[in-house]
Amino acid sequence: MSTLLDVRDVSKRFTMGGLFGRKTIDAVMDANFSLSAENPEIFTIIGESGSGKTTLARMILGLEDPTSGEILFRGEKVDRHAGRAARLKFMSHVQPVFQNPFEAFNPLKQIERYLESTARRFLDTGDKAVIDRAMDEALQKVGLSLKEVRGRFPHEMSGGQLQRCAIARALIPNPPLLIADEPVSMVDASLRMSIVNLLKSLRDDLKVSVIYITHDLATAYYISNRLIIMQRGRIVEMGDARTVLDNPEHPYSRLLKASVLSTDDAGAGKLMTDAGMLDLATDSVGQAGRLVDRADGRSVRVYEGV
Ligand SMILES: Nc1ncnc2c1ncn2[C@@H]1O[C@H](COP(=O)(O)OP(=O)(O)OP(=O)(O)O)[C@@H](O)[C@H]1O
Repeated sequence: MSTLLDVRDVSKRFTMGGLFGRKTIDAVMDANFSLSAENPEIFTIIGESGSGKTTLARMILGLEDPTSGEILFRGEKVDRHAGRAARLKFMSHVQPVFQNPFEAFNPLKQIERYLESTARRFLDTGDKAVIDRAMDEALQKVGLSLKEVRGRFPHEMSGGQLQRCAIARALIPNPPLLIADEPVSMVDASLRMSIVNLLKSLRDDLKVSVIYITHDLATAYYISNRLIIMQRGRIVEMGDARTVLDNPEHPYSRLLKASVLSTDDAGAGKLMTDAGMLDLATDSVGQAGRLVDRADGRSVRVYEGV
């Protein structure tokens, strides 16, 4: 089995402030996981705000250097400081999809201009016919076409359509890996599932692997093959999505699941969290512990004396 992506003991520490009053934040601590090149999957990173999901994604994209550890893509180290040609080659293989499609596109620029400049850059051609074909092919993959998009400005499309255009842009170089950071959180709830289903079809039909970053357990459960749950920079549980989410073991994973507001709870006006679980989850913050493999294939962080 060959490896597409290998995240090895990766940590990221941010240091802020001057000589006095220096503050450090361990955004990611000892992250380890890998994706296979042969079996495309949706690999989900779940965690609440500030758990380190975006920092991890930025390191995988080579936008941020790990403080320690390394990230390999097809055996080669992801290097932010690699030369322009090497960066372009890497970016043709690993493409980001960002959270807010309205921010990703300049309101004064027609959408096709973005697609066009991406095609020009990655296909290294100025041939209009080749560029148009590449744009149309990418748009078709997300259920749109160049005919529909041509001449349109971002405000002339729905959030869902615009996110599709952003995904089409990312697909132009035919990357085997997409990093989608909360791709549905800014899209209307009614259109969200169509984007989630699109990610699923990219995996199933086009064999694209997706790192799906979210704090939404429902969509994670629906589309993920495997997932990791992050608490304050540490992976606390990792494994098959259904195994983990059907029966989470780490206190923080259990808390996350229990905190999802069900319509039953909403009626009674209370969340189903119990204080004991909250205490257990809080106690684990700041403790290193170690990830232990379980018989069902998951890994769970356990702590000394627990
Ligand atoms: N450039 C930076 N400088 C200093 N601290 C940072 C920087 N980027 C992130 N952090 C800190 O690192 C921690 C993890 O942030 P990160 O954005 O990775 O979390 P997240 O899980 O993606 O959160 P969200 O869901 O809110 O985007 C936070 O405490 C954040 O304040």
